[in-house]
Amino acid sequence: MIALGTTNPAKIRAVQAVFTTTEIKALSVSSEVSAQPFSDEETVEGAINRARNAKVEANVAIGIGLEGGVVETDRGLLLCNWGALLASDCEPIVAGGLRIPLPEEFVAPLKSGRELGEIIDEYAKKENVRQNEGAIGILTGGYISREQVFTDIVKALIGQYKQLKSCR
Ligand SMILES: O=P(O)(O)OP(=O)(O)OP(=O)(O)OC[C@H]1O[C@@H](n2cnc3c(O)ncnc32)[C@H](O)[C@@H]1O
Ligand SMILES: [Mg+2]
Repeated sequence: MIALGTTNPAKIRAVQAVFTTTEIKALSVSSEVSAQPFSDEETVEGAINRARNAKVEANVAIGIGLEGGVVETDRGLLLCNWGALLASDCEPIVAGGLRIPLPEEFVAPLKSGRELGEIIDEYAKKENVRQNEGAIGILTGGYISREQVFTDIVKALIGQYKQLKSCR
């Protein structure tokens, strides 16, 4: 069994797509960062904290954390996604997903403290985009979904883990 630090269905589906024969215990845990992370560093830290908190709470050998955020760049604000895998006695393994620019009109509400999940729902005139196609699904017209982004991240996590000869 592996532990996953979220109950978001889009993230659960991504892990199920990779761990097809493993039981996944999905737990709502703290990311210990802002609800809306605002840098790669804060987002990856949220993913690592979720992985650790889920692993400890479920008392299993492997915990996974997946976290979305935004990052300020010279090309404007980008959507970012990070994942972390924590295995006993190993350093955290991390992987980042593809990133795309967010519309200019998202910058002010995000900077005033609103979460991307709310902003994208208003933009798309939909509910719960964050648990379905995600902002990436809306902004790419359905070419790629939040689940697919996290599926690639989870593959990169387990792939790196399996390359390890040993930990510590
Ligand atoms: O239940 P959890 O696991 O917390 O799932 P979440 O949808 O809140 O996702 P995150 O906490 O990882 O993301 C941080 C914030 O960024 C938003 N966000 C990130 N990526 C998104 C996406 O692709 N679509 C919609 N919202 C997204 C999300 O709604 C949160 O407000
Ligand atoms: Mg959240």
